[in-house]
Amino acid sequence: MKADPAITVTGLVKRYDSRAVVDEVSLTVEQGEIFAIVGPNGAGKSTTIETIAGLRTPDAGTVRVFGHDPIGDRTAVRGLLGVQLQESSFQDKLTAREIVDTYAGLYQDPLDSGELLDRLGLGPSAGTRYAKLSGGQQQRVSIAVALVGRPRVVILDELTTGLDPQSRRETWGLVEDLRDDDVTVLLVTHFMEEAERLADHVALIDRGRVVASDTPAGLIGDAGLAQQLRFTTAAALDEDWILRLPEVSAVARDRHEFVVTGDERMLFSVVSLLGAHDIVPDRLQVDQPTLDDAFVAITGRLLDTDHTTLEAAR
Ligand SMILES: Nc1ncnc2c1ncn2[C@@H]1O[C@H](COP(=O)(O)OP(=O)(O)OP(=O)(O)O)[C@@H](O)[C@H]1O
Repeated sequence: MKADPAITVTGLVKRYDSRAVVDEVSLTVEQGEIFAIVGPNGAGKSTTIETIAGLRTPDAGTVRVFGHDPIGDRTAVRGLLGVQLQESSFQDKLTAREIVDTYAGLYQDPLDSGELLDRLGLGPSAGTRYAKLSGGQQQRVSIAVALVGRPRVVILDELTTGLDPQSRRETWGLVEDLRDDDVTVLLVTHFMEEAERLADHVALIDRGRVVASDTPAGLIGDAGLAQQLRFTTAAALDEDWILRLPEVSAVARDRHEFVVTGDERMLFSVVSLLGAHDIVPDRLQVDQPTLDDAFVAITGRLLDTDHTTLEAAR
């Protein structure tokens, strides 16, 4: 039997000055998955997760965290949910260890702060004041704070914004470790690469609404984007042979370089064709569409349908 979802959001509406910044959002985050919410600036991502965390009151709709209402059942939800909010800031003069200890004091059975800091690679910096930590270390302190209460679900908002590529990759490793420990992760990001790499499920939010929701592969597949295959060969090869393949929609040629566009079955048929003519291509490369491409395609389609602007998606 399938486990109950970790988080369900149904018809959530949040208004500011009568403007709905979250407009009938529904989401289901299954236990043990990494669920990413992506979308342009101002789309309503932070408002959605802050409402899930019980920090904002919905104007309509329901939010449940393991069946509990974050506002009506605050104590139960606090024990189940860890939250790292965008631009968390802590007292500059406190050390990493003191900050985590302070939050540990809020829980009945917290993790050992020293062990947690060690696990997050902060052992050597445990005695360093927050203000003296690097950006990546400060982010890890905020993760430690989110994890110290042994949450079953953790919300991470723009976790890797401002980190250098190496710290970002290390942080991705930490998020994957959480999933390996059966912690459900709801993350907000505007890095498509991050969502594609980490998430089991992605919801794309735009102007307060969920406009697409699926696995990264499902979103890319549904966007109907073509693949490209590039190769070079000095052999006698007529591009019409390739163009006749039903999987191929276009062939561009620049002397010895061929760029073939087609659907996902194109690679096999083109390579088979080359093999049948005893042609071994040089520098064969497949360009797969990415989640970023899918995002642009999906939001572009929305643009086509209602003629409104979507600056951040461009
Ligand atoms: N307390 C508030 N009062 C009035 N408007 C607000 C408030 N908080 C957020 N908003 C507005 O609601 C909209 C959604 O904001 P939100 O922070 O949820 O978006 P976001 O998708 O998280 O954006 P970003 O990626 O820039 O953080 C924005 O237009 C924002 O200006």
